[in-house]
Amino acid sequence: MQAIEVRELRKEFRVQKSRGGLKGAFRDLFNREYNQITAVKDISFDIPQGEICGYIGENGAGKSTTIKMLTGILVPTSGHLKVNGFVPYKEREAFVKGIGVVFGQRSQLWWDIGVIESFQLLKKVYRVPDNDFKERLDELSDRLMLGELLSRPVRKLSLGQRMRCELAASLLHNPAIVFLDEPTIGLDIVVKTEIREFLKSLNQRYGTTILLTTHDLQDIEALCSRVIMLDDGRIIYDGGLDQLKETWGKGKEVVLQFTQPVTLESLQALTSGMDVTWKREGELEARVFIPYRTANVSDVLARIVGIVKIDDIRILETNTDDIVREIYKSGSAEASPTFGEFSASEADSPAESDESGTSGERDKGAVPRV
Ligand SMILES: Nc1ncnc2c1ncn2[C@@H]1O[C@H](COP(=O)(O)OP(=O)(O)OP(=O)(O)O)[C@@H](O)[C@H]1O
Repeated sequence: MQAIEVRELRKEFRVQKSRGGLKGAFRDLFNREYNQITAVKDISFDIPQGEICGYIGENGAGKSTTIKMLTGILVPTSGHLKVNGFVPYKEREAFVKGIGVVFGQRSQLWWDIGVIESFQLLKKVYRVPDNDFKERLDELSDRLMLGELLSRPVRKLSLGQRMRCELAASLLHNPAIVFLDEPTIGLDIVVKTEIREFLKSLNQRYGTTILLTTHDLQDIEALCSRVIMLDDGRIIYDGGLDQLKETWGKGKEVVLQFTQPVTLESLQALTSGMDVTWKREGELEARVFIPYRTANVSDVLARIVGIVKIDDIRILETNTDDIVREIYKSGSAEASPTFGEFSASEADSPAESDESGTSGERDKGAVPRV
């Protein structure tokens, strides 16, 4: 069974138009006009049990709307979805026992009471047996270092401390699937790292499925084997992080430090026939740009090592931020991307106009599931 199954999922919102000025406001009272916003446009994907999947996209791409449908908060306009075997908005009570949710920007804890009291309330909501609760709480307190935070009211916690408590709260009932919407937002690097380590071990120990939305690409690098990328309500990429880098990244750069001066010509001669570009960085240093797909680092090094004496090597990879920027650019542009698996015909499928009148969007069939 898939942990999450989504087919042709769509969500439209009707938003009242407001005409400016007093006269406009008066007219609005009697003759309301509405705009339709399609936040999620017929998306489909499956997430198998035990996967950590990153769900990313620019502001307004439709990530939170998807998570809200997957957690039963919003009812889809059309399409099908199953999470943990349930239709989330129909079978609420049974459904929520199997999922955990953290919205980084909103708290599920009661502001004025001690953290432990919030946990006790959640125990009742989820009907967690006493023994299970104690065991779980001990484990979570230990791994998230909650200790004396448990007795403090939530309003007295720092953001990082609160987030550790939020995570514990979402896991007290041992859910099989966890939805995390920006769990590291606003946190410092130390707390971010702690939270990433915790999520990784949670997934490894219990096989917990995690769907994670984030703007922090380090979260994705640290945790996710797969990335689903949204642009304007449509999926523009669904595949592995490595393939994402390979398909959209430009390549790798290797910085070489030599023990004695080497000429650019000799380096070029050593790698002749390879589609690589050399640049001198000083007498004893040079860098070589190796595009993905045309050559790989070990082949290039094999030609050099042994002939030229090397003191140090550094390999620089295309930053994921740059890759994502590239994809967004092509995802919203009319021009077809000509990268990797994306064939021109797929990427240039006829634009489907939506209700909000936007045109020129990529057809949903053009998702490169690498
Ligand atoms: N309740 C609502 N009523 C009307 N429009 C909405 C509603 N919720 C979301 N939208 C619109 O739907 C689109 C998608 O919003 P959504 O919050 O899902 O994006 P997001 O990818 O989560 O963005 P962010 O990264 O900023 O959180 C946006 O245009 C937003 O304005």
